[in-house]
Amino acid sequence: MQLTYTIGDYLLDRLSALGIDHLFGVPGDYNLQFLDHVIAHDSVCWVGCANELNAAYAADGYARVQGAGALLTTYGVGELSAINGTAGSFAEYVPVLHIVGAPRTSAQQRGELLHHTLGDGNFSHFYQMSGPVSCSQAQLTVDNACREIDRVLQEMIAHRRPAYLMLPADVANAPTSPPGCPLAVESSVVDDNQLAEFKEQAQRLLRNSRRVVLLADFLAQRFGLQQQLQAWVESQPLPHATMLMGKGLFNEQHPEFIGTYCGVASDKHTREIVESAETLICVGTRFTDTLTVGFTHQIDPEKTIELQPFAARVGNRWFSGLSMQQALPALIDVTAALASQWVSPHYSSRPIPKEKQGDLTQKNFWSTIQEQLQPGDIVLADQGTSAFGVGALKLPRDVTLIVQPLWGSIGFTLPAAFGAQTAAPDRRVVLIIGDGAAQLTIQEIGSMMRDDQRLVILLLNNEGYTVERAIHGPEERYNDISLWNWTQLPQALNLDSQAQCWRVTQAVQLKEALTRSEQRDRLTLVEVMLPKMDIPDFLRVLTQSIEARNQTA
Ligand SMILES: Cc1ncc(C[n+]2csc(CCOP(=O)(O)OP(=O)(O)O)c2C)c(N)n1
Ligand SMILES: O=C(O)C(=O)Cc1c[nH]c2ccccc12
Ligand SMILES: [Mg+2]
Repeated sequence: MQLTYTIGDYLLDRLSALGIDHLFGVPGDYNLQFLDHVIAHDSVCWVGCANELNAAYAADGYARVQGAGALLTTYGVGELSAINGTAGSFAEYVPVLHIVGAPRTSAQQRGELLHHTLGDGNFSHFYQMSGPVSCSQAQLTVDNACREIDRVLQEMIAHRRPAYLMLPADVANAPTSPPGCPLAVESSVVDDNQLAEFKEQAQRLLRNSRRVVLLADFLAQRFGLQQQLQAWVESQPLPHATMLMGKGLFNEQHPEFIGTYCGVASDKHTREIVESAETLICVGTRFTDTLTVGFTHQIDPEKTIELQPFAARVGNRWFSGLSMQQALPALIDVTAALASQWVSPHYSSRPIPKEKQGDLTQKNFWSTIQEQLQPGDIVLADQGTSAFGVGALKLPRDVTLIVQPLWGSIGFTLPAAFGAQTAAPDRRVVLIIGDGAAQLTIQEIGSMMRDDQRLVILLLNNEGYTVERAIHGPEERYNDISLWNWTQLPQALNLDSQAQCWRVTQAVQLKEALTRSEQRDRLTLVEVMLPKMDIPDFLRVLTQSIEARNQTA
């Protein structure tokens, strides 16, 4: 079927040029005609999901691997289900375009009483609801569509945050011409005076420092500085750490990688080296409650140089016009002449030590994971004991870790793993998720099998919401869940399921299952039986810290 070139095609061509070759979502009558153009498109591939929340999570997981992502939902009922996912993308700086198929322009203008509306003839309610979780929005019309699509995409990429397009059915289908030139995603203009002043101040602070430490986190990765940072720590002796949200940013096998900093829950050497630095260089860090286990970090602003996406700071002085991309090369330049006087702590982060085998516990679970992870794996850890345990790992080279510790929506990682595997079909994806969390988004295992994906899913069965038990009401019924027959699920979720499923109670069985899964000949689900009350050390420190704060504040 040869279709005329439409505004819908224009949008798809722009997405594809940004590296977005997959569109996640669920059809509805307000986006069906646009979907014909998606199906016909040369490079953008449709990826149907079981529901819109999962589609938003999948697009987020895809974007964390690919750089940007997109999802398509229908008006009202579809888009509102996706908002939790979009909010997570917004909080954690993941650029995902949300396209909403909307009623025809003429029907909106007449205020018709259409399905999926509140029945009041007002078509801006849901656009407004998406406002706080988008960095850019547009209601497309036949006249404004091409330039508004360009503006919204430019802002999404510049801010690394979600954007929203309301695409009425008739607008999607209106004829137009292909883009005349590539989308300009230019960086902002450099303020030479600020840059010079920043360099001078940074030099003054660094000149007298012998112990200089680099702490980089997720925003450095999101804003594309990963390779530059890695090259920097290769070129001079600079002890460096990440925090949980940006873990995976550095090559953790490097001798000067000192670990994952998380306030009082850090390894004691990591904490000591970071907190006693004479100058601490923070790149793309945000000191959130979870990452600092209740704000227990002790970092003196006077001694820090901080780079944020659109501002930099030396001591108490902010340079609000300097972007991270501008400030980092300047800082590297300043340090080149000074690095010879720096002293190294001669400390490398350590892998989780071997534990005794036998019945599975949080301890031997994580030490088995430590042993079995392979370079290049993509690992996802859901907000539960999974996310609280994963920070202690020393990652092999080129491992990508996906966690969502700021937004923290349980169930996120299962569809996100589907999205990540879609973006990187050749990498092994290892998903670590709790039984409680999995009950929210499990349907997407069906989509994984439909698309012949061969992930490894480690489903931690500890009979309910163990994180919540650790915080409050350990034996209360609200922390229990319906106990599912997990290993039977894959065959219910896809008719010709080829999945292999194991229930393991012994550390050695987990190890065998993981070794077997390296063949990647089918999807693997391992139900990992863990004690109901067992928690990683990080979570123990966190709950103690919350209790201490509750007593004082
Ligand atoms: C959408 C959402 N609802 C509720 C919570 C609160 N919550 C945080 S952790 C958790 C328990 C998760 O249980 P599970 O996935 O089984 O992990 P476990 O701690 O047992 O390993 C809950 C309910 C949340 N973070 N997100
Ligand atoms: O209980 C929740 O909803 C959680 O997500 C657990 C959690 C994550 N980070 C925290 C920081 C303080 C208290 C609870 C949590
Ligand atoms: Mg659980």
